[in-house]
Amino acid sequence: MIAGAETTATLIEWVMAEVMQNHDVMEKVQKEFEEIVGLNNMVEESHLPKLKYLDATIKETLRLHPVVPFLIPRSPSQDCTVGGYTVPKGSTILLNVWSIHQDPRYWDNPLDFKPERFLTCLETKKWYNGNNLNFFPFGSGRRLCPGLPLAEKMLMFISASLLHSFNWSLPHGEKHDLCEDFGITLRKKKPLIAIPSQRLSHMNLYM
Ligand code: HEM
Repeated sequence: MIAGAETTATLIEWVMAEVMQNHDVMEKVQKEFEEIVGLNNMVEESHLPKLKYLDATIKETLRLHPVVPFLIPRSPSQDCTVGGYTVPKGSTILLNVWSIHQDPRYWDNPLDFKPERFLTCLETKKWYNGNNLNFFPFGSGRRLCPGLPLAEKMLMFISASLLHSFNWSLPHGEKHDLCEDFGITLRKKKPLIAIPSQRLSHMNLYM
């Protein structure tokens, strides 16, 4: 359950929180929906490959909030040396993806939420294959997340449906709070409460 459901639900909560906090991103995401889907339509699977800015927004969310922040623990079967450090056989190794994703040696202004940084690379599939060791939210090597193809589809479909169908606001008097709670998964410390309002042109599209 943690592998498939909690990771996806947690990431969608982060996408919503980041997009609601960053008004410029919300505007760009919504403009893309207007062009590709239209306010007279619901999102369909055929729209997903065309939603490039939303795809970049999801990647940027996975960069800042990788929901499995330390991957699955590794343990070498024999003594080895990595980057000049001796790693004894049998030791437990946690890879801190969260920290690598915010490392200024690999990312410009790493704490800024900027989906544009993922728009420049045309080979979008390359980002998730685990060989790009400054961005690997689905892990790497033989333990790479086997749910990746399903997760990619679900993340796009669910976030697109939520963001295209509704405008979202915080409850009156609430402020954005993006504090993180570290565990096996990286959750929002304070769950997001967001209020939807109609965005599509006709009520009957929601039936
Ligand atoms: C936002 C969505 C998801 C993210 C970010 C994610 C991320 C990850 C990561 C980082 C790992 C560890 C990889 C490693 O240590 O190299 C993993 C493992 C795993 N994931 Fe996912 N995952 C997601 C969704 C899913 C879904 C939808 C499924 C199944 C339907 C799934 C099934 C699994 C399983 C079974 C493992 C364990 C694989 C093993 O032990 O070798 N995940 N996932």
